[in-house]
Amino acid sequence: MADRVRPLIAGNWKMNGTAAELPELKRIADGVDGTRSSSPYDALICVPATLIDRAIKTVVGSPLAIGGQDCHGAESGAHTGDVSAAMLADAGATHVIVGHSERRADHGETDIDVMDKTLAAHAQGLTAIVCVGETRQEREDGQAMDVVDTQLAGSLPKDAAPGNTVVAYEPVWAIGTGLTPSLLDIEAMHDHMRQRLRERFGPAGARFRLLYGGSVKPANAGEIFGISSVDGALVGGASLKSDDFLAICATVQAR
Ligand SMILES: O=C[C@H](O)COP(=O)(O)O
Repeated sequence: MADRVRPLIAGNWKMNGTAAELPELKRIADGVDGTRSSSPYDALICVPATLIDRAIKTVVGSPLAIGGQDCHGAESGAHTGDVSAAMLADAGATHVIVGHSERRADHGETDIDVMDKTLAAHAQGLTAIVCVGETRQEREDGQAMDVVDTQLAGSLPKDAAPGNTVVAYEPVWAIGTGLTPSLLDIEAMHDHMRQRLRERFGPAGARFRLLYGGSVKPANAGEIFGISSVDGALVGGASLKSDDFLAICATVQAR
């Protein structure tokens, strides 16, 4: 335990959440353990951009951090409908997810785009949660590690460091499906990513938080967090329900 990286349990509400869900967020904030300095893990919920300001006010005084789900790579300009990292920071966010597979698929985002977004996040003092992961076909073709290598190399900028960047491994086929890789497959991928980070960033590579995401639930969180190279989770559906999210957090405490 002592040499493990401090865990981060991050929720991603995706395109869900209006003012009606703020009481649920409050329940999460009230249930997250301790203070930032005494809790054995960090907790974060990434809400829709429209909710960030109200979410910050809702969780004030709790150790729960609030993040965004995407940012543009540019600082400002003619990008209708987009949100800049500066806007997220101004609203009070401390983190932002970049390169989620739903963004890569729905908006054609490339590794270069993800790197630009990561740099934009860093420039505003935000921690970027950079998502990588293979499709089912790529896994069946034995390409999973090569795909993740390419995404990591192409999405992480030179200035990435454990203090400003988190990596989330999310196999696309495990997201929202109830399917998960075997524990051995998760461990193999996380060990592989750790090795790649060490090769590129030296000793600092050992300290990046590596999250697993894809159908994490209270029922499987304990065994996933039992893998020594898993430093937390990026939780989608189960982060919408305070009972489920808090039950997942509780399994980290118990590990
Ligand atoms: O960002 C979260 C992931 O896409 C996982 O979503 P999920 O827990 O609903 O499978």
